[in-house]
Amino acid sequence: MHTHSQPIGARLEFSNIRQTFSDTVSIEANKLVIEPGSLTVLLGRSGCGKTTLLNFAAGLVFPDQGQVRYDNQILQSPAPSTALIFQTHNLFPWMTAIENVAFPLRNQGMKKTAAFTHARHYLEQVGLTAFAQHKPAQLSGGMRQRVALARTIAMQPRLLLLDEPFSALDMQTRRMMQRYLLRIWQDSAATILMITHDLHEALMLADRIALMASSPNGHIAQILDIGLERPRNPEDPLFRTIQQQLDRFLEHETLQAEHAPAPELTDSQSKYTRK
Ligand SMILES: Nc1ncnc2c1ncn2[C@@H]1O[C@H](COP(=O)(O)OP(=O)(O)OP(=O)(O)O)[C@@H](O)[C@H]1O
Repeated sequence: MHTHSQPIGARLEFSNIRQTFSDTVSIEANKLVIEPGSLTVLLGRSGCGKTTLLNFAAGLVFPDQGQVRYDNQILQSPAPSTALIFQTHNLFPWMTAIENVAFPLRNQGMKKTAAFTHARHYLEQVGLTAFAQHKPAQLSGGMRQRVALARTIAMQPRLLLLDEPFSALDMQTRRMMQRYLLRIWQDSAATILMITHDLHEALMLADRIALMASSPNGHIAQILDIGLERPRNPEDPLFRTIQQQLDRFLEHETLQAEHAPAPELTDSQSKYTRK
């Protein structure tokens, strides 16, 4: 059932961002373009500025210098048609799953019957039809995140910003959430920008991985185009090779974080496409 028209993903562009938090902490993001409808993962060691960049993308915070463009418009207020999902779900505990999903639709002026019809559809997309009448406390952590995902997707955002959305979940649940996310992304054509610390997750999901350095913080050191076909197979030698490269980058970043200069990378952009 597709009762709305299909939303089209937004385009994002960060250029020459500079944000100073204190004498010792500042973020300098050179250039990053997020293509419409792409799924980009931001990877970098803890504290390198990923969440800050996501906040800029949402138009919740504005950098001291530089710009974020949303569809070529410089962001000066909260980004239109944008949704954020964090590690915690923020569901209303007194509402059932379906009421949680319907609530923002009702808030937008949708009539009650229509809102509940939509909510039911999106709950079905995350496999929760049988749990529509359950309250968050009666659901598992993974189910709650699925309700949150359904609630977000029901709003048909053009841009979805995800800050480690699955990190509180066990591995099996995580894998399942990744499949739901991929399905939702493919159905909705939304642009997704996601932070994760899980290299396996990054490789299962991303069509691009932006590696963020920590000297200076925020610097996009490398962009990897992941051309592996879907569904991805972690046993694939190419999958493993990229995973090892990512692992080395993060290890280097972590070791060098305090004092050393940025890692020397030969290519600013690499393509991993099977020919
Ligand atoms: N509002 C703020 N005031 C002061 N310092 C801040 C503020 N926001 C972020 N920082 C600092 O900027 C740096 C980058 O923070 P940010 O949360 O963006 O990193 P991150 O890569 O998302 O980290 P993590 O992976 O641990 O969530 C950190 O050193 C952080 O302490």
